Amino acid sequence: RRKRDNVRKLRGPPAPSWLLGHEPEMRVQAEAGDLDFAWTREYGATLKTKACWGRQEVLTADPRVLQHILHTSGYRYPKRPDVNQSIRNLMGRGIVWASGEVHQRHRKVMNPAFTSQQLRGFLPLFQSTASRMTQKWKDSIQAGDQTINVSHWLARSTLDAIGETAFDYHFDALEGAQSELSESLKYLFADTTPFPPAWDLLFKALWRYIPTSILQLVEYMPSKEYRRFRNFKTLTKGIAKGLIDQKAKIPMEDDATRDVMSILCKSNVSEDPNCRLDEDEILSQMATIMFAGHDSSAATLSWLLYELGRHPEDQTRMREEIQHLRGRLPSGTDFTMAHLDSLVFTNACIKEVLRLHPIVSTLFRTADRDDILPLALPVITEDGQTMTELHIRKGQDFRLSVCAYNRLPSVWGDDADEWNPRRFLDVPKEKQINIGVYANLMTFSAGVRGCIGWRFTLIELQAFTVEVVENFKIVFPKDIEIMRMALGLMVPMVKGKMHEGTQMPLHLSLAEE
Ligand code: HEM
Repeated sequence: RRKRDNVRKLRGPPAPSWLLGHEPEMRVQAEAGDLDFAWTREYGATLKTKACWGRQEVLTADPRVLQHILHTSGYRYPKRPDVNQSIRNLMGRGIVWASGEVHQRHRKVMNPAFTSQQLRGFLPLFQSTASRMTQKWKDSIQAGDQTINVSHWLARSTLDAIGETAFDYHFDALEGAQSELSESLKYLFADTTPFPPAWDLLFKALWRYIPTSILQLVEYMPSKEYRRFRNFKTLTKGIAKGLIDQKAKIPMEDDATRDVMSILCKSNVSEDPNCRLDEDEILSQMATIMFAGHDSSAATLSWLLYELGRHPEDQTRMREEIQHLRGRLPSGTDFTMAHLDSLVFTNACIKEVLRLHPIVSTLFRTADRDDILPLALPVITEDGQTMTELHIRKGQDFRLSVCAYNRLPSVWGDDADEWNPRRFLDVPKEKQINIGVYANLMTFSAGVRGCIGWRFTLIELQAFTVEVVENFKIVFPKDIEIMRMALGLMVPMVKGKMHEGTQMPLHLSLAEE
């Protein structure tokens, strides 16, 4: 006989309001993830929270529950309907929005563009972009300005890199070219999503009850967030359309470019309907990649340079490792992928920044059927019992806390809140449940919908990190405090200067001095 749902028995923080639940509190956290950390410490890795209109949610960082929802269950825990509609508002009918069989088709078409072999070919491009960026920094230092807002330059560089690798398109953002698209990306989330008005929270919570055919129309709402999302989507699709038309003039067999869009365009003429994307899907895919593929690497790199600036001993160790490898190569030779992969400490620092600063801090899912979820980390219920299994009903919403899982002491050790790349040099594997696509982290999610771009990012992170650390000593300025803000992605801002937007000012000097 089916057991009753036991979500009610979970402990959790009292909700300040029935109408809005914990939503406002979660959106205005002083720093992204602070509540997740505090609550999982107090109530255990699985707890209940309240959404709008009194709806009960489960917030979890439990590795077995995450594995069950994201991995073992395939498509049985789709994205929350309101979250998915917001994705559609921003990126259209691309892979991040698609679900079930449609998603499977998208993934099948996209996968060939993201194989390691394909991506390794992008390394020289990442290296030359990184080197153009560091030349700008050298010019700035020589001109007497040692404070570099690294996130500004990283955003431009990664935009150039994604433009060329994904579209074969030159934004020339590093050279200071302003494009409507780069401007649109800059202001996509500024001053809207973190502090949405109560009406918008309540309105979005009702989206699950609106049939999709009607819900689609919300994209035309006149308020700021909706307008910005619409503008971004229209711009990117417009650029993609121009490029597709250009490519259509080149006979397929003569088109030797290996960019993502060429691969997608080829799918458009595939005979197999399971491998075909229609034109709107291809255009949406490009909006998706533009969004998912540029800021994420820039934000992660900013956080890495921040941590290296605060931990000079690790920075020196990384530089020595790179210089040691450089010393063994004939001068003027670029590092290959095999060289980059051999930098054990550098790669441990990259894993550590992905662990400590996951730029997507929460994933939202809903159960499409009743289910029983085993807990790896049992919790104490409101009536003092130990709960080892969570019994849920169809429609149960989940907040999957990527940031809290990445800091679970039971997985990462007692210093899980601290920066310590050495943990990746000697990981006690027996303590960990195997989840995620990389290094047992939740940062790239897991399972059928895990990040398709994780290898792309890793190569980009490796190329940029090596270029910067080999060339510069990084010092974190004493007189500022950096905040982790959840603005769509988790980005750095200077405390007291939030109105200036994303920034990470660091003091740089030439490493060889
Ligand atoms: C540090 C860098 C990155 C992080 C932390 C990251 C994280 C994630 C996460 C957490 C998801 C799952 C989202 C969800 O289920 O709602 C995801 C999906 C995705 N990511 Fe990334 N990502 C990164 C870089 C990239 C790059 C560089 C690209 C493209 C070049 C990319 C393309 C995608 C796509 C297309 C999806 C959707 C996959 C699907 O639904 O099948 N990501 N990413």
